[in-house]
Amino acid sequence: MRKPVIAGNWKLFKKSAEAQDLVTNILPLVKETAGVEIIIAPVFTVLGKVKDAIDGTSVMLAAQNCFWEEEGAYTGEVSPGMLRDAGCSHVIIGHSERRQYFGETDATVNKKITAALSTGLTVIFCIGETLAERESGKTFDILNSQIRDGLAGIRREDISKMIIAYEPVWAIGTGKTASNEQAQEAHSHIRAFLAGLYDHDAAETVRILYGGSVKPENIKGLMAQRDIDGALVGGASLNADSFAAIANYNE
Ligand SMILES: O=C[C@H](O)COP(=O)(O)O
Repeated sequence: MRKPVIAGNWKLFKKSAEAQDLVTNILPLVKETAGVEIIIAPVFTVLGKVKDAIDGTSVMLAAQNCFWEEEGAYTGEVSPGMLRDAGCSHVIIGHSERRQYFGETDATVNKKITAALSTGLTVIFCIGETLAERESGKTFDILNSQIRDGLAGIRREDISKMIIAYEPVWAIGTGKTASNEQAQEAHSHIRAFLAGLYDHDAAETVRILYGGSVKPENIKGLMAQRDIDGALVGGASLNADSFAAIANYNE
């Protein structure tokens, strides 16, 4: 039985006072008994503040990115060990916005995943096709190569410590959600591909989240799909009521 995960990716929003407000408003609204893991991913500068606010609750903290070296002359970077030190249990790696605007490739994503896993962080590994790739029938090929290259050298025992987020780029921040069937088709393909890379049991253990315009109105339908184990929520995670409504989808 895979435990559902609802993760809020705050992207480049929320300075300290706003972040504190948002997290303190979310906490009383999310039902900790609902059997859902809740993760919040704020910007680096407010990790400490959010960590203090969630202390003593079951809500977990994620960073939105990390570097692959632990320390050194790498101005502007933050290492996995530093994220652990700041209280993170999770890190998002390979988000399409990082691939699109910051030149991340499957090779750099792979280095980050390897480094993050070695410090004990749980990786939320993002994959997904663009609209042009979907329209030219390449969705599965793109997912396969992102998974194969992103996970190169990652051992079977580490796979269960990872979460995969399928985020079709055309659905991110556009208000256009993949239909339940489109999302399920991609998730089921991802799981089958993982079974081929590792084995059936490993693939059945991995949680695969859907991301892309998830809202309180569409979460139930998505979560009813066999291979959808949760959501990586952007815009709707910036408001306490909508994030809590998504987190409490099964209430
Ligand atoms: O990481 C979250 C995704 O990019 C989804 O963002 P969105 O919910 O604003 O479409």
